[in-house]
Amino acid sequence: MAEPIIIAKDLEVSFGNNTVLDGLSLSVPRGEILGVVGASGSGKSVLLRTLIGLVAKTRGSVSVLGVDQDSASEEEWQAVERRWGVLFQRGALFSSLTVLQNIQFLMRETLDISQELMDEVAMAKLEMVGLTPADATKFPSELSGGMTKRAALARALSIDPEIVFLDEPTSGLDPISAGELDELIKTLQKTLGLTVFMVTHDLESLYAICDRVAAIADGKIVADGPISTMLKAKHPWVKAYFRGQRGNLLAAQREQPAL
Ligand SMILES: Nc1ncnc2c1ncn2[C@@H]1O[C@H](COP(=O)(O)OP(=O)(O)OP(=O)(O)O)[C@@H](O)[C@H]1O
Repeated sequence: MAEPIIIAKDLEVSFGNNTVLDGLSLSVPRGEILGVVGASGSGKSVLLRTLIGLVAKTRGSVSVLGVDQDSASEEEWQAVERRWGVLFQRGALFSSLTVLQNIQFLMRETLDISQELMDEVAMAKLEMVGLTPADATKFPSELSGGMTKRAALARALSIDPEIVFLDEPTSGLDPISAGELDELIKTLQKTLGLTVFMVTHDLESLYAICDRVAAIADGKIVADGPISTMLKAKHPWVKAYFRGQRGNLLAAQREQPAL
């Protein structure tokens, strides 16, 4: 098994009296696509934000790419931050910048390269996510939902990360666009060797591209494994999610491919 590059141990995160994560432990090996599921408000986004240091934990430890959040110096943490990309659930793009400028935002901050080279690299990222050169000069308000997600993904990939953290990448997309985005994420994982930490509600995505799924309930991981493990899980929420009407339909489709 590949080395774990995201390790969370005994995490607790509280907001006042609201304890959202309560002794959560999880590790993600290099090259894996992990899908994180859970009921609305169960703490999926909080977990993502805690792993990347945007939310303070009240207990436990986080290590990413071998760097421990608590013992790392500011420089060490900044250096490790440059090795991941993030696609946030909301507010994915800066509205006053064009698509190309959005993609270049982090590059400008972290890479010491000429504008010409930056344009070239950003155009390559744009193409990688299936956008056209004509989209480069558009503003976020001129993009469809699917195009916005793709542009945000291009921005997350702008500085060649080893890990991408994706918060509901397919939410708000029609099933065809969602399927295309899933394929894109899978292709990027295969070709770039990316490790993908993906928060999702999308059962289709879990079936289509995730190597492993982790389910959060009661502040902890209550089931963890490939889809086959989730289908047998005993936890009531996990059972209802994977063995509800829609879950059963998908499970049946996968077991019996259409002729
Ligand atoms: N900055 C914050 N301050 C206070 N409470 C917060 C903050 N961020 C999140 N929470 C609370 O933490 C809980 C978990 O929120 P989170 O966004 O992680 O849920 P989620 O599982 O991602 O839900 P959804 O599927 O609806 O996006 C919620 O009760 C939310 O109100």
